Amino acid sequence: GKNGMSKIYWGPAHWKEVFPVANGDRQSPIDIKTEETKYDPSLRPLNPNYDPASAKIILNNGHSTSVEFDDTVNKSVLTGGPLSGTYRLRQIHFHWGSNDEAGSEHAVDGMKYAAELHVVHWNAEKYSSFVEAARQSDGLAVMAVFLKIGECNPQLKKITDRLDTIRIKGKRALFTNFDPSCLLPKSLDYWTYFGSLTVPPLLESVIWIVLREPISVCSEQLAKFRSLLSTAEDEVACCLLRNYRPPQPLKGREVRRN
Ligand SMILES: NS(=O)(=O)c1c(F)cccc1F
Ligand SMILES: [Zn+2]
Repeated sequence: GKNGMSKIYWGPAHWKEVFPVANGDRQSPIDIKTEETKYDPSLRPLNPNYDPASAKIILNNGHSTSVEFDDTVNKSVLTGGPLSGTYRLRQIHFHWGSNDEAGSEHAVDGMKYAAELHVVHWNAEKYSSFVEAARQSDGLAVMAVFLKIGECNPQLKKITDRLDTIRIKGKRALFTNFDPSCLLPKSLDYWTYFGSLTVPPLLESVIWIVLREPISVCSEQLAKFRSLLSTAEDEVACCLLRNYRPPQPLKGREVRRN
């Protein structure tokens, strides 16, 4: 509130007050108008190459749940697609809503999916750390995968079955021997555009690669994400019911497809 007494969650509508780039020219997510996307023959096939041994921990950071990977060497990388060079896998995380009708960050012709997986990589060929890369226009590459309500997803079960051990903000648990390729759809066809982080500080450093084919998730699995807490041990418990940013203005950007 105005008196600043209550620690209330400042939603996406307020982020511009602290991070003016929220009104920038390459903000994410966006609503992808499929009729306006442009086929680009120079786009190559995506080539994810992940080592399951790179997976380290699963974490509740209060805003989402993430699986963090060892990014000190080029063991798990993404090449190809729109990318020039090698992008190193850093973490994966999810966005979801308070009900199954919305939850994805990107939309397709105005339609939102139930949730969205982000596979975050940084340009280890040109920059020496994720933090440095996150400040560069070609620093990050995030692969987005839509989660569509349907059959329970046996691969996603490896993650949702662990969420009850990291319910409280800040909790982490060992999580290894996991190759995030198991969460990718059959087809790696994609749309790509230049955008930003979808969470503060909203840095305009992301080459977005949005896969066109969704993977499935069932309501029971989504409910487990919503049972995560956005609050720490010593706070009044508050569920992480939704954590998606709404679509942002395209501002003349082109969305290409392979
Ligand atoms: N949502 S997002 O993919 O832009 C994103 C990142 F790229 C990096 C860290 C957190 C995060 F949320
Ligand atoms: Zn994200």
